[in-house]
This record gives sequence, structure tokens and C-alpha cells, in this order.
Amino acid sequence: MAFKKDRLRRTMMFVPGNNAGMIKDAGIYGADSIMFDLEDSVSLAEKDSARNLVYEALTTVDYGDAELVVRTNGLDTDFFEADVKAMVKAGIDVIRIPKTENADMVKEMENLVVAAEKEFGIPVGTTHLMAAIESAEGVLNVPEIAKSSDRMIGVALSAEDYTTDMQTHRYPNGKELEFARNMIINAARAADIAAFDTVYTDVDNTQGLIDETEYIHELGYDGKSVINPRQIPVIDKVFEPSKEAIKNAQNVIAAIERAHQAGSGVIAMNGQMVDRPVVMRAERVMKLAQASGLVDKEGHYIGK
Ligand SMILES: CC(C)(COP(=O)(O)OP(=O)(O)OC[C@H]1O[C@@H](n2cnc3c(N)ncnc32)[C@H](O)[C@@H]1OP(=O)(O)O)[C@@H](O)C(=O)NCCC(=O)NCCSC(=O)C[C@@](O)(CC(=O)O)C(=O)O
Ligand SMILES: [Mg+2]
Repeated sequence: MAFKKDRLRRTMMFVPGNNAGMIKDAGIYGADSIMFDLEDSVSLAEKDSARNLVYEALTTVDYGDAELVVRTNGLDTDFFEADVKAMVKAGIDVIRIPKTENADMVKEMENLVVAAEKEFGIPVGTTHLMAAIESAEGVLNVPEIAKSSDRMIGVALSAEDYTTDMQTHRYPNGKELEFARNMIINAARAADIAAFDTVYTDVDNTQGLIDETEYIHELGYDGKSVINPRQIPVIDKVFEPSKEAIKNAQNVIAAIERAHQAGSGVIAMNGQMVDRPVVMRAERVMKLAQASGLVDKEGHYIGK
């Protein structure tokens, strides 16, 4: 397991917690984060066996560098406490809180996580949290939800439940999600945490997935939740920087290093001002380039 607050999270793959085959092989597809689901993809009759299955996998399977996330059952269910205890004991990186309506729900989750960390001898603060925003109320409260805990790593739009709550459904142009998407990305950036777009459920429609991913990439999202491994390379490709963008980022980083050596935090490059925000964008391009295998560890372009 590997946790880093500012890691790349282009794809977060849902894996139904009752499917042993999918759980075992979930690490081979290259998702940045693997999310084991104990909530809506698991029937009531299988809640306990799914929890045991995911616990077993977390403590025995090597998922490499992937970040490991679990979506527990809701705070209002009989399964929630047992889910949280088992997942904290297993050393999960992140708990995804379903149907998060307000900051009090995050606090309730946090209190249980702290108790479980103490009970199982896990260093307090190790288990991180993220909130799934799945309702009108959740969208209105997302700014406070995003800032409600130091453990928060991100907020995610959950459009299936959200559109149901809004008494609409999903359309190809995504107009029904505009307000929620803008609220969520803005709240995430204000809290300095990640923003995840929703699942794209039409798994055979690759062009539709590309269009939606390009749109949320432009809005500034870190990535998307996915439901099928075939969606991972499609999303990664949209997030892949061009050769020109990489070259520009390399030039920006080199220019600011020269500026720092000369005792300045700002420099002009080809007539354009290079300062901290420009450098931060360049650093993100280089991180994406490295994850895409387009540059080596020293940042030299190697292509594919
Ligand atoms: C969609 C489909 C049925 C398509 O089946 P297909 O049969 O066409 O799949 P194929 O492509 O043929 O599979 C090829 C190979 O990949 C393996 N494989 C497939 N999917 C895999 C996977 N997910 N993880 C690991 N492995 C996988 C498979 O086992 C096979 O392995 P092998 O046999 O060895 O070749 C299948 O993917 C699937 O069940 N997905 C998970 C669905 C799910 O989790 N739903 C709940 C989360 S959403 C929700 O709750 C709404 C939300 O809450 C969301 C929010 O909060 O954001 C909201 O409100 O919006
Ligand atoms: Mg949902």
C-alpha cells in the first residue's frame, strides 16, 4: 500500500467487494487507486462475507503502488461500524464515505477511525478519508465537507445517486451536472485536496468517455471514478501531456532554477512571466509525463 497526499489520481477503480476474481486481479490494470466497494454493488445478504473477502485481500494480495480505498456502507446502516473497524485494521489507505451530506458525517467517521486506529495499534492519522457527494444537500455543503478534516484527501461526484436526488437523469451533454461539478472542483481546490469526477456507466462508448474526460480535465479535476478496466487507458491518455507541453514545462523549471540562483522568484521566458503558479503547473505536467512513461526519472523526454 502506498499513501501520498499529492499523488496522481487519474483513475479510481470500483471493485465490487463480493467478487473474489475481480478483487484478486484488480492490481493488474494500472489504476492509480483501487476502490473496494462494500456499499451499493454488494447485496444485503453478502455484506459480511464481502467485508471478510476485502479484509483477506488487503492483508494478503500485493497491489503494488496503487492507492487502496474502500467505500464502506453508510453511517446510517448496521454494517458501517464493522466495515470501518475491519478496514482500518487491514491498513487501508483511504475510506470513501458514501452519500456525504455534511461535515458532521465526516466527523462521525473520523471519530470511529481514530478509535479503530487506537484499538488495532495503527498510528493515529494513518487512515485518510474522502467524501462522495451524492445529493443536492451534499453539493450545497461541499465547501465545508472538503475542509472538515485533516485526513481528507478528496471529494468525488457520484452522479448516479445525485441525478436521482435531483429528479433528473444523466444526459450525454452533462448539463444536469454542471452546478455540482463546478461546486466540487472549487471546494476541492479551496481545501487543497483532490477532485474526482463521477463514473461513466456506458462502458462500451469509448468516444463518450473521452469527451467527458476531456471536459472534466479542462475544469481541473484530478481524475474519474471508473467501473471497468477498459476505461483506465482511455482516461490516462486524456491526462497525458503533449510533447510540446512537456518541453515547455522543462523550460519553465529550468528558468525558475536560474532565477532562484540569481536570488529572484520570478523570471521572463520568451516574453512571458514565469512565477510560482506557472511553475506549479509545469511540475504537474512533469508528474503526469512521468506517470505516462514519457520522461525518465531525471525528467528527460523519452517518448513511447
Ligand atoms: C460494468 C461491468 C458490469 C461490465 O462488465 P463486462 O463483463 O462488460 O466487463 P469486461 O470488460 O468484459 O471485463 C473484462 C475483465 O475485467 C474484469 N473486470 C471488469 N470490471 C472490473 C472491475 N470493476 N474491477 C476489477 N475487474 C474488473 C472482468 O472480471 C474481466 O476479467 P477476466 O474475466 O479475467 O478477463 C463490470 O465492469 C463491473 O461489474 N464493474 C463494477 C461495477 C460497480 O462496481 N458498480 C458500483 C459502483 S458505481 C455506483 O455505485 C454509483 C455511484 O455510487 C458511483 C460513485 O459514487 O461514484 C453513484 O452514485 O454515481
Ligand atoms: Mg452512489
